[in-house]
Amino acid sequence: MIRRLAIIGVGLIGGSLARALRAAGQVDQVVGCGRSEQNLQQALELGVIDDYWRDPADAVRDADMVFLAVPLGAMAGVLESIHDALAPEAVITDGGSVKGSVVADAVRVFGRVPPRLVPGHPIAGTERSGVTASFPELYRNRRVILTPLPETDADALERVRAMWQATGAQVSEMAVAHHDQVLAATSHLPHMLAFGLVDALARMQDNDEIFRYAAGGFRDFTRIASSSPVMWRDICIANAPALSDVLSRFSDEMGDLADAIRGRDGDRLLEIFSRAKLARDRFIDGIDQTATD
Ligand SMILES: NC(=O)C1=CN([C@@H]2O[C@H](COP(=O)(O)OP(=O)(O)OC[C@H]3O[C@@H](n4cnc5c(N)ncnc54)[C@H](O)[C@@H]3O)[C@@H](O)[C@H]2O)C=CC1
Ligand SMILES: O=C(O)C(=O)Cc1ccc(O)cc1
Repeated sequence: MIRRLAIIGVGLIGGSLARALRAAGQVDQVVGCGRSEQNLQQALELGVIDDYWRDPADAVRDADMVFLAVPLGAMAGVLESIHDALAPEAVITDGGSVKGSVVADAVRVFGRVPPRLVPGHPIAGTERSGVTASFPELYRNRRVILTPLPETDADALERVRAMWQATGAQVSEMAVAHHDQVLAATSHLPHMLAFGLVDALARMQDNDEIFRYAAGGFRDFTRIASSSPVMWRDICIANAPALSDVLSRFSDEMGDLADAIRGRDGDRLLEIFSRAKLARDRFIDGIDQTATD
């Protein structure tokens, strides 16, 4: 049970956590903090938060759980603001899409790994932003990865695990660097492909006509290109080494495909598409299995 939850950044991720914990009866009081007064007012009106502050230091005072849900580029500034205002027993966790940068920011601000910081990442979201996009079921049956460090306090880790379990999420643990490599491949790279594809088409002449004749597959594939540009700029910068690595492997794959197409190499194309279909069918079966477990 959380007595006072401070959410810094009451958008899709922070707002959905507050709604889920309220629905589960696991939190007494939720206070918010953010840069947009209009978004905070909406959060208040929607009943997502009970009160808000404009200064993160005021929001975290007397909180026993602090959740950071701002774009990655804003994490360091928020950590600096809250450093002197945190209660000694307060647990800090976050929902940032990259973990190495959050840990590095915290070490810079606190001078060491803060024992009551539990870095985390819900592998759940949508292309929409702001508190109006948040909903209480976002995390149900979805994965949340926690990346505790050797210095992480066991009690803080258990409290954060229990918080996410109360939202219906399946919690697992990973090392920080491994998390950033895996997510570069499974989440950050697909977003680059969607942004890159839509941008390439948008820059072609007669792009109105191209978009007019796009079919359902184009809509499915490019949904995530409607995601927040600021959030994705920050993810790319925070995970630059791992993301550059998978991007360059992906361009080699595109090069192979282009060679096979130019050479009318049907066998090679069948080999690539069949391997991909098998891998995707297995992935979908795995998701369906998880949903029925
Ligand atoms: N959108 C998604 O699907 C997912 C996002 N994430 C991560 O969660 C975090 C939040 O993302 P969303 O909730 O989608 O974004 P959002 O744009 O919906 O919400 C972010 C909120 O942070 C506030 N904010 C920005 N800078 C601030 C600052 N300096 N101080 C205080 N508040 C500030 C904004 O006003 C906004 O209300 C990001 O770090 C992102 O990488 C993680 C999983 C999924
Ligand atoms: O909208 C989608 O399908 C996403 O993939 C959302 C998402 C965005 C960023 C993350 O770190 C995790 C999930």
